[in-house]
Amino acid sequence: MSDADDAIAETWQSVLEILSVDDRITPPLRGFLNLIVPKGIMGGTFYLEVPNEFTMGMLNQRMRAPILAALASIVDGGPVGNYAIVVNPDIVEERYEQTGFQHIDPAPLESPQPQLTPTPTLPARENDTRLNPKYSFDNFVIGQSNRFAHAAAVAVAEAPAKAYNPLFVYGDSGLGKTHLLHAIGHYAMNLYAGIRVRYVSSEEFTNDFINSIANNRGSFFQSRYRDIDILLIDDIQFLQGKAETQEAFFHTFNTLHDHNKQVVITSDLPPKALTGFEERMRSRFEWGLITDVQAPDLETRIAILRKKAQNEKLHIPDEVLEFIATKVSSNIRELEGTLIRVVAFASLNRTAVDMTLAQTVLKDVISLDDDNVISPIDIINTTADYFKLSVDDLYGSSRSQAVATARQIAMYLCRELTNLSLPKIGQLFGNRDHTTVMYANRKITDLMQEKRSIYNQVTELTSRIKQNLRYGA
Ligand SMILES: Nc1ncnc2c1ncn2[C@@H]1O[C@H](COP(=O)(O)OP(=O)(O)OP(=O)(O)O)[C@@H](O)[C@H]1O
Repeated sequence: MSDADDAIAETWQSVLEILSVDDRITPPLRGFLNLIVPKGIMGGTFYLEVPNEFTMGMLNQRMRAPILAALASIVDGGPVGNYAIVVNPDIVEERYEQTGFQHIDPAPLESPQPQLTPTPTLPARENDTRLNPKYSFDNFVIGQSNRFAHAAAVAVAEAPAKAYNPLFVYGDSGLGKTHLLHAIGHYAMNLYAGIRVRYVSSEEFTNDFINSIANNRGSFFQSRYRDIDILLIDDIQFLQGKAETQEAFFHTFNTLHDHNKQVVITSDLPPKALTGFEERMRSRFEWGLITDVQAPDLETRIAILRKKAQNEKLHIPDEVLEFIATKVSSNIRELEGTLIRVVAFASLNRTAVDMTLAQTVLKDVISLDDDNVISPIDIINTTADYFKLSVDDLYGSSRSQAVATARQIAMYLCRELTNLSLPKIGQLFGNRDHTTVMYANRKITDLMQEKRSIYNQVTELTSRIKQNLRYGA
């Protein structure tokens, strides 16, 4: 390092010291300061580099005044009037020299990510993370509704535990929270060889905890959740009211945080609105950055459908995508489900997808306004009635083919038409595991494309449920 470099680093250090006692910089913002690399001072301007645009935005929008004030008070030879920020993704590497991770050349977000398909040398590791290859940043469409959450997720993946910790993402069901969690995992693994990532639903976390007590395997539980670099935990609201599991999570969180490991949490509500959580837990959720995902606007919905069609190699005219996007507005899962229905109908009839076909399929899709929220009880009652079964049959454990299929259809519709998470739906159907709901979802999606009878049943039921709601049946 030259003398000039030393002087720049020293000056920046003094700026940081001043900022460290500036109340305007809240703890969540503080993390961004660690991401800055000072590069030089020229003509009264301090040149700084940051690894991504998100950090640049945060510095300019939220910390500009304090940084300028600190610079003005510190630099010899007259105040430095300004600072300039340049985005340089390569500095991720510089900042990670001291960490245990080995940095891999960052793959551009738009390019295929090599580790999404496990290579022969890495199968165990990829399996262990529980990441779904379909949920990558590549496949995530950015719009007004999720821009901030996406940028925060990218920043966390690029600099785990450096920017803000935890990252807390909340929002209604089906708006991309799980997708973002997985994408963080994939991208971080793509950037840092050897990084240990674990995705877990809160329900799995609970089960692992209970099993560890039942089987006296506390050390297994600890190493599973503490010997990692990034913990991605989905649907934290599911820990509501579970005092002992919360306690286990509290210790897991503290250990990871103390050791500079990243935690990312999703929830259906912001920390303040989460009931059934101890205050110390909620306040920890607020230590880092809190961001929400909202329902996408029309353009984003069209872009999501286009991306989905591209990925699945489906040839669907733009006007059809636009038509679907206009009809289904509040839940991306339902949006995708509607696209699948249109494609299934075309394939059952061996015909191409066009506007006439889409109109036929969607004629019964009634768009509901915000006040009309479908409850799982509406779905279960209507489904039982439709199949001439009792509600207890759907909740119960009968494995007869007819009852099992009806139950799977009811689960599928709960997933598609309500805001409930997989664990909540499982709980509702006689305390079943969330993987049973996932299986039901996949099974019905597939069956709809193979069997006209199932397709018709799902379609008729959907419109019946919506009609009942609308006309108060
Ligand atoms: N911005 C997006 N671009 C592309 N696909 C998206 C986007 N947002 C959501 N999706 C897709 O919508 C579906 C539902 O998203 P996801 O499961 O992530 O929702 P969620 O918010 O986690 O819901 P829940 O709270 O019910 O678990 C997924 O198939 C996901 O890939």
